[in-house]
Amino acid sequence: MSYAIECRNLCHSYGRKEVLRNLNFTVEPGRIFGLLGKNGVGKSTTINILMGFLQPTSGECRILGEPSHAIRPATRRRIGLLHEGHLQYGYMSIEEVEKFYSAFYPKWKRELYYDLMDRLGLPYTHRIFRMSCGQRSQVTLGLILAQDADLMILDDYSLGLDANYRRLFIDFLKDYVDRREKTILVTSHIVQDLERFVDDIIILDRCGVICQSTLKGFMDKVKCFRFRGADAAAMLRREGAIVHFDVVGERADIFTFEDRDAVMASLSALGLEDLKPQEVPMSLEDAFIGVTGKY
Ligand SMILES: Nc1ncnc2c1ncn2[C@@H]1O[C@H](COP(=O)(O)OP(=O)(O)OP(=O)(O)O)[C@@H](O)[C@H]1O
Repeated sequence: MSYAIECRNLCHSYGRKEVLRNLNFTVEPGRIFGLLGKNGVGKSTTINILMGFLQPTSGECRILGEPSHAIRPATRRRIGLLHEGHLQYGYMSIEEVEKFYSAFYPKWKRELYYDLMDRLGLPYTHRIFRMSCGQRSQVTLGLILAQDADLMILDDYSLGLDANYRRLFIDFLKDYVDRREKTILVTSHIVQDLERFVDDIIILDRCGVICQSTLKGFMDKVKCFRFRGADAAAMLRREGAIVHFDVVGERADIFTFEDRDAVMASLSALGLEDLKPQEVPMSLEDAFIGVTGKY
């Protein structure tokens, strides 16, 4: 199969600081792939390497079939990249920036841009530097959508956006992928939004991967078992089936990728065989925080 993105044995260190260790993942064409992880685990670093902006310490990445360090300009034009932050061209107006960008992209779809801009309720002559943070993000996302890229890489697209606009943009993205067979790699700190539209996820941890799966596979597999009792909670350890645990007062939550029997075996090994934890349902955000920990 030819993948939209391939990362093989990727390692990266900034000086002595190791950030990525043997990271492997692939993104199939036509899928929406969520790259998740707490602050500082290496999501932007991975994207910088994928785009060929940063040379990895070792390993190989390919994007739309080409090595990341040698992406041809014609291939770059097929990649719509949102890199943390806003446009550099704040002095331009809504219409000026559209004209400026359209010159670089042969498949430019101005109607997609103006469809989003019309919802801002601002005149097209309005200058970008006079906009709020969220409004500027909307302009940026409009410019990305209009590129009609085959692969969109959205690093933290939700910067400053309110819930309404985030929902609107997600609807646009879903439509974009469904109707045009596009591929998206997305990072976001608003994890509950990703639940609405990603197909596959990888959860990065410091120098490792906690989980790589379809979203459904992850949600089917990850479980939370809860019990009450401060003394028992004080005996918990991250061992065996216990991927993580969280104790608040008397309440303890155990997070696992295994079944109840495996959790009970791990609790027995800690001398807690008499506990009768109850499984509790979780959202993606609960599960994400559960397996990555609350700092
Ligand atoms: N140019 C750099 N020089 C040195 N260290 C860096 C550099 N860029 C990033 N780092 C460090 O590498 C780690 C990974 O950073 P990165 O920006 O990739 O994380 P991230 O997962 O995108 O974080 P966030 O969710 O906060 O955006 C962090 O600890 C960061 O401090």
